[in-house]
Amino acid sequence: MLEVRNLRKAFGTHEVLKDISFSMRKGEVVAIIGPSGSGKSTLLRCLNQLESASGGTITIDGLTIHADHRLRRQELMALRRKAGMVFQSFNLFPHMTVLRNISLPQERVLGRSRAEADKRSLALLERVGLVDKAGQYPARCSGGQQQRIAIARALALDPQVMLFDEPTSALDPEVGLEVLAVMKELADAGMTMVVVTHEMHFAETVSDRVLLMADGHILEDGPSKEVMRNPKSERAKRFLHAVLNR
Ligand SMILES: Nc1ncnc2c1ncn2[C@@H]1O[C@H](COP(=O)(O)OP(=O)(O)OP(=O)(O)O)[C@@H](O)[C@H]1O
Repeated sequence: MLEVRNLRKAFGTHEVLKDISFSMRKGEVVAIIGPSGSGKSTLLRCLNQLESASGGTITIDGLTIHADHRLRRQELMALRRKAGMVFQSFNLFPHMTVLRNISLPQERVLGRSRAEADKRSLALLERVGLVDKAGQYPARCSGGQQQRIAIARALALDPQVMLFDEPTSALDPEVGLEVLAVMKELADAGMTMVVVTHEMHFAETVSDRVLLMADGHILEDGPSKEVMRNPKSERAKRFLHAVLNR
């Protein structure tokens, strides 16, 4: 369902991703962890082409992107439909109600009628426990609620894979738990997910697999508990020791 081959990314002379390869099955939940600056967010941003790679290929649900070919607008739109993205900073439109935030992309991207889009939006708001917020503006919602709305908005385009870029980093721990609970439900429902996270508990208990990155490389790639408890490389051991106090 998702395959990354020999992906490289440089900003000027700074090589941030160095020959990254991995693949994922449909329904798999992969957490990407690692020290700050190791390239986790850049990898995720390459997956939906917010950053263009310097080398390698990415295939998502049958659509292959080659680093040396610029995507046409139509291909980019197709890719963005396949890969829903949730950011650290929610990115909701402040001047639109919660319902409009979720309905408008469906009308623009999928050509749904307003009635159809609103029906789907309300069902998704129900799913993330926020149907009572439909008529409110985002500023009236807490950070955790805004992030759950952002998840509903991404789901509204029926993505094949959901990409999460540190979705709880901007939230108080307690509120972050609400968001993680919604993500766990999604995972349990079979959604394919890639989650860049500093939440080690989520990585260990919810994801099927952990990729541990350092300095632009994948150092460890395996079942979550195995990587978290028995990392092979010294660098991974040091990182996990520091973040888990084990
Ligand atoms: N647009 C950019 N221009 C130049 N350098 C960048 C850009 N984006 C990221 N970098 C650099 O790439 C490296 C990897 O950044 P990235 O955000 O991918 O790391 P990360 O592992 O997600 O870190 P964190 O956990 O702190 O978010 C860092 O050295 C960063 O400064």
